[in-house]
Amino acid sequence: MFEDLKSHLATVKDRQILSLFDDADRAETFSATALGMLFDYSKTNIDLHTRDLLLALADQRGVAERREAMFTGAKINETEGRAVLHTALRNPDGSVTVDGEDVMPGVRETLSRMEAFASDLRGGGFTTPAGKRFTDVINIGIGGSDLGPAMAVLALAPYGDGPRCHFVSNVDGAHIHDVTAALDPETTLVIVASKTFTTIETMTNAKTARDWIAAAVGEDAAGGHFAALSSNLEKTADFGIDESRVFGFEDWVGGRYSMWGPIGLSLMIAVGPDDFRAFLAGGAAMDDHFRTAEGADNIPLMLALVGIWHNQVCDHATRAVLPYDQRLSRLPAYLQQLEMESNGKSVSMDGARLDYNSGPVVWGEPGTNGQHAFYQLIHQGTRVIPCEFMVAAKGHEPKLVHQHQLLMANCLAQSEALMRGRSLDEATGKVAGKFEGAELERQARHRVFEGNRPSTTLVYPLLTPKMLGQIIALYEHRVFVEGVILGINSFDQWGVELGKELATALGPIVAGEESADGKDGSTRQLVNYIHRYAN
Ligand SMILES: O=P(O)(O)OC[C@H]1O[C@H](O)[C@H](O)[C@@H](O)[C@@H]1O
Repeated sequence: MFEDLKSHLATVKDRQILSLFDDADRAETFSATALGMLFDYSKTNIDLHTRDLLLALADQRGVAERREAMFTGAKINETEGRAVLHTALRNPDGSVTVDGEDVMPGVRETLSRMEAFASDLRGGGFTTPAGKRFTDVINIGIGGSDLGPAMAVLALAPYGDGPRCHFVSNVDGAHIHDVTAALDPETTLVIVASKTFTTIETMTNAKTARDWIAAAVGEDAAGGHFAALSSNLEKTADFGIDESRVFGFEDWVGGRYSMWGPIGLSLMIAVGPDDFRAFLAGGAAMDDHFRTAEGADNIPLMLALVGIWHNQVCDHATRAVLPYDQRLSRLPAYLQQLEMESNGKSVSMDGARLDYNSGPVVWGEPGTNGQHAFYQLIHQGTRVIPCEFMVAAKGHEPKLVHQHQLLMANCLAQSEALMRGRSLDEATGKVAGKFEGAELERQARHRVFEGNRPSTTLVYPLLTPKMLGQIIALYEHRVFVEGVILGINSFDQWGVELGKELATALGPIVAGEESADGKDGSTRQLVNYIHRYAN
């Protein structure tokens, strides 16, 4: 499928990215701007012919048709027979039908209920059964029911003016222990967030939280401290959560795409309904851009095509997401689920084995922290890691403008350094006074940067709720386009099932209730070790 691009790569792979800037218009030509954002992919080895080939690939793979199918409610999640309509959640005034039924009245009603609840809670109208004001909220969920709101509550901390929001995800008892240790159960609301309401981690933590609340306020009052976010209303009722505090959603919202609806309740509580609406509006604006912008003007399309170029054509196995924004420190984790759970597949939609690589490994940390840790490998390691930088032109701290300037200078310096590198001559010049002869050359070689390493940079004015919505929707659509080009189903996640099944079987073995006989030698050895030291 990538033959044309691979042959093209063979003809351009040895050239220097820096030399492409002999074209004075390169930066502008290889950038896209929309909605106040600038996406600059000029520091890559992409030229006009590369881009034409990539755009032709997107056409040939039917990205535009598939995109319309998604937005209009077709069941593009073909292995689960579901529509994919997280976009409907952020466009409450829109209109979409699934199986002949308009889904929007339900979306609008749930959003209004969430808003009424969040406003009441924030305003002190909704109190504990004992009449106390809720000071803290714990969202108990995992994966798509945790990463989105946890990332966004931190990202939008400057807008936080509601109860404090905390997140518990891990089944490791240390997580809920440490979070609850710092809180007062008498003034804490627990939101149990689980699309299926069967996820073992979440249900286990929810029971622990219920015991913690009940021990402080009594069994009868405990229920008044709980709300639920789920598409399984039977199970939320079984758990005993009053339906007035249950916010449901449909199966056409995938877990890792769900923060735009009820799963975003903790974010709405933290920043308020108006800012949550602004977040939705940002997502909707990006949807509109994605649906209407042509070819190279389309930012999600170009972000995806740069990804395809680096991963499938150039064979770079990973990509680093490097936000120069401390408040986006959970963004790489969020994107790991979004990208790797969506596009980490080995078969195409029709079940045939792929004969090319699926999605890349995605990883990252905020800058500048990463610079003092793993950037060494990015600059001098033998493997090329395409980097995706992002930074706001302005910070939220007017008194610390000089720090923001330093942050931005570092961000720009890294992409420049990756491209430019440092030659042996330059490195020799750096140490010429200190060494001589063979030792001079040896020392200089350690200081050479090959350079010619690709990166993209996304810049935006300020990380507002609307801008965060734009960024998240941008990445969602990037994943969508890459998935369509790869011919896979980006909306299922069968790859998480086997481990869950084996964990269920191993539970009684680890607890010493069943024998490990029949397990492989390594598993038996590990179980033996655990039994020796657990008690
Ligand atoms: O929201 P839940 O049903 O509890 O699911 C939570 C998470 O666990 C699953 O195993 C999936 O891998 C994720 O896509 C999902 O977001």
